[in-house]
Amino acid sequence: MDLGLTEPGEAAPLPPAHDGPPTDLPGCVERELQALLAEPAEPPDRAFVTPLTGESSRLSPMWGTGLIERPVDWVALAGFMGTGKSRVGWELSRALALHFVDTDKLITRVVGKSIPEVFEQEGESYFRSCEAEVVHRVSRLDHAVISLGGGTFIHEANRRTLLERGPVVVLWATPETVYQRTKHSDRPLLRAEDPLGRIRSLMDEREGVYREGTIHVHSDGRPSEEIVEEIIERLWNWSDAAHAWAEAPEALADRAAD
Ligand SMILES: Nc1ncnc2c1ncn2[C@@H]1O[C@H](COP(=O)(O)OP(=O)(O)OP(=O)(O)O)[C@@H](O)[C@H]1O
Ligand SMILES: O=C(O)C1=C[C@@H](O)[C@@H](O)[C@H](O)C1
Ligand SMILES: [Mg+2]
Repeated sequence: MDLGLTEPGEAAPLPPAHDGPPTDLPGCVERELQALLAEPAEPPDRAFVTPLTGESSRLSPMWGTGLIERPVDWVALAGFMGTGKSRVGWELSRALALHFVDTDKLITRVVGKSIPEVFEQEGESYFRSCEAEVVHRVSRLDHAVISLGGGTFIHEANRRTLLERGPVVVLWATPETVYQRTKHSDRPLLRAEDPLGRIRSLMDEREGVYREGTIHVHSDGRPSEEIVEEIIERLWNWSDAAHAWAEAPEALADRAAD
């Protein structure tokens, strides 16, 4: 019978990756983030990934040239559950040749448990503290698309940190679309007798806060590649406006000196 005992001189078996929530949360976030970035980027939902068409006016000049000209080198995606942050974020990161970090995925690696397990075994407030730590770290990352969890942007400190770092694109969908996209998956906050009703009330509660995002894009009834192309187009407009704004005092000073 194998009692799992080791012979003298033999290496002791490794402890399980996680014996409970990590005691050094920032250290663990840093380690898992570095490991994640070093791995080949994995689509969150393999079955649905489709190539971009490259028809967007701002995308086409660089399409197929091997040269990437980006509107931004950091962007976060926020919005309600099921609006497509993970899927669209991953596709956007491929289109812009940026790293991809999904904060929910990073948390599952840090805690060593699935999101439903974290909610059940550690509680929602523990999950939210992991989220805050992850936001703190990923907002200091360069060259990345960050897909947030559905509740990440709702918390004021996270929102402030993210909006100070760069543009936050909010994805929107109707409650019916969200229900169709989430009904076969386990989202702890949508475990209810009437999930559609729960989606409606939670969306109502959160809507005003999501409006604080930088750019807003609808995802109902649209293929993800079209959404990605709209996001890139809108990011170009946003970055052109931000540059014009930054140069405005200089231009005014030049004009005053003439
Ligand atoms: N534009 C789309 N058209 C059709 N299906 C989509 C679209 N965007 C996402 N989906 C699908 O809907 C499901 C939920 O999408 P996804 O996981 O990206 O949402 P999310 O916003 O990240 O949700 P959460 O906040 O719970 O993490 C996935 O199966 C995904 O493939
Ligand atoms: O909207 C939310 O609060 C959540 C969304 C998911 O992405 C997960 O972060 C978790 O299920 C909580
Ligand atoms: Mg997601």
